[in-house]
Amino acid sequence: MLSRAQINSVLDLARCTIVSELSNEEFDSYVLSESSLFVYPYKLVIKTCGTTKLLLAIPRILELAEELSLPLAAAKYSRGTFIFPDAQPSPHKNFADEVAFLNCYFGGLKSGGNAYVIGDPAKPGQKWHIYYATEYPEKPVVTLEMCMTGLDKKKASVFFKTYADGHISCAKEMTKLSGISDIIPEMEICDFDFEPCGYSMNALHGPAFSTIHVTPEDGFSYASYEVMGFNPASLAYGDLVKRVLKCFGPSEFSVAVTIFGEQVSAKTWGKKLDVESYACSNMVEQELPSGGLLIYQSFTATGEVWLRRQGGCYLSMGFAGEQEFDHGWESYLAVQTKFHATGLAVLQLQQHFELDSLFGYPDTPGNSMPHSDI
Ligand SMILES: C[S@@+](CC[C@H](N)C(=O)[O-])C[C@H]1O[C@@H](n2cnc3c(N)ncnc32)[C@H](O)[C@@H]1O
Repeated sequence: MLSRAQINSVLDLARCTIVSELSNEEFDSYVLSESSLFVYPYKLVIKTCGTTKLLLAIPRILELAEELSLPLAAAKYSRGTFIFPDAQPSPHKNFADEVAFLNCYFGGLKSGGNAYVIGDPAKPGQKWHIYYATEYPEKPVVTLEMCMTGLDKKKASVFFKTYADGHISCAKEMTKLSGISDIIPEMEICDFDFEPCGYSMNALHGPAFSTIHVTPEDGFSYASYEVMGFNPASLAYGDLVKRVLKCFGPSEFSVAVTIFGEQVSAKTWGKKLDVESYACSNMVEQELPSGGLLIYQSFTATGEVWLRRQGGCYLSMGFAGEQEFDHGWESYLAVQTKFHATGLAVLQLQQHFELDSLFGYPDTPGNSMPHSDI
C-alpha cells in the first residue's frame, strides 16, 4: 500500500499531479494532469505525455518497492515518435539515451535489456519504441495501445467545453456523447474535462483498466486508447478497435498489441486488422523475451486527408511479491508514458520490418534488431 505522499513523491519527479481518482477491489486509478497512473498491489503503471520526465521517477519507484520488500520482476517501456524531439528533456532526448538510462536499472535482470525500434522506414514519424527486461517468465496478459491523430473535427468538438443557458458541458456528457461509454460498457469510468478543452478518463473492471486521453485542438489533435488486463476471449479485437475509432474518426492511427502467455484466445489479437475506410500501411511482429509477442500495425484513412500522427511511449517494471493474482499476475510494476509525435505521411500499403536507423543499421525486411545486439 502506497500512501498519497509516496505516490506524490513519484509524480513530482515525473512532473505531473493527480486531478481525479477511482478505485475498485483490485487497484487504484488516478487521472493525472498529464495522463494516468494505476497502482496494483504488485504492479504500477504510469502514463505521461508532453515534456514530462517519466524515467526520472524510476529510482523513487524502485526505492518504494524495496521498502515494501518487492524485488523487481519485469520492466517494459514503450512510446511512439516524439512530435517535438528537441523539446524533450533529458533522459528523453532520444531512444539511445532512454535505453542507456533504462539499462542502468533493468539491464541486470535475467533477460538483459532488450530494445527495439519498429515501423515503416518510409514513415520515420511512425516508429514504435519498446524496451523490455524481465527476471521471471511473464504471466498471461494482453495490452492494446492505440494512437490516433487528425481527429474528425465534429467528433473532436465534443471535447471542448460549451457554455449555453448557464450550463457548462462536463466530462460525464463528453463520455456519453462521444461514444466512449459504449466502448466497453461494463467498465466503471472516472472522467475529467480540462479547461477550455481536453479530456481524460480511466475505466476499471476487475483487474482490467482502460484509459483515454484527448487533445482536440485542430492542427495537433490526438487521442490515445489503452486497455490492459482483460480476458481477451471476452472482447472481440476488431470490434473493440472499431468502437474506439467511431469516437474519434482519426485520419491516421496505430495499434500495438502485446501478448504474454500461452492463451490461445489471445492469438486472435495478433491478427492483421481489417478496418473499413483505412489502409494498413505497416505491420510488424516482434518477439519479446519470455515468450512475448508485439504486433504493431499502422493505418491511414483512405481518401484525401491531412495526415498527421502522434506516437506513444510505454514503460513497465515488475516486482516479485509473495502472492499471486487469480489472473496470473505475480507482482508486477509497470510505468507507462506517452509522448507526442507528428509528421506528414504518404499512403502506403506494405508490410515489413525495419532496423533502427538511429543506430546506423540498414533496413532489413523480415527482421528487427534487439537494441542490446547493436
Ligand atoms: C487530456 S489533457 C492531458 C493528457 C495528455 N495531454 C495526453 O494526451 O495524454 C490534454 C488536453 O487538455 C488540455 N489542457 C488544458 N489544461 C491542461 C493542463 N493543465 N494540463 C494538461 N492539459 C491541459 C490540452 O490543451 C489538451 O487539449
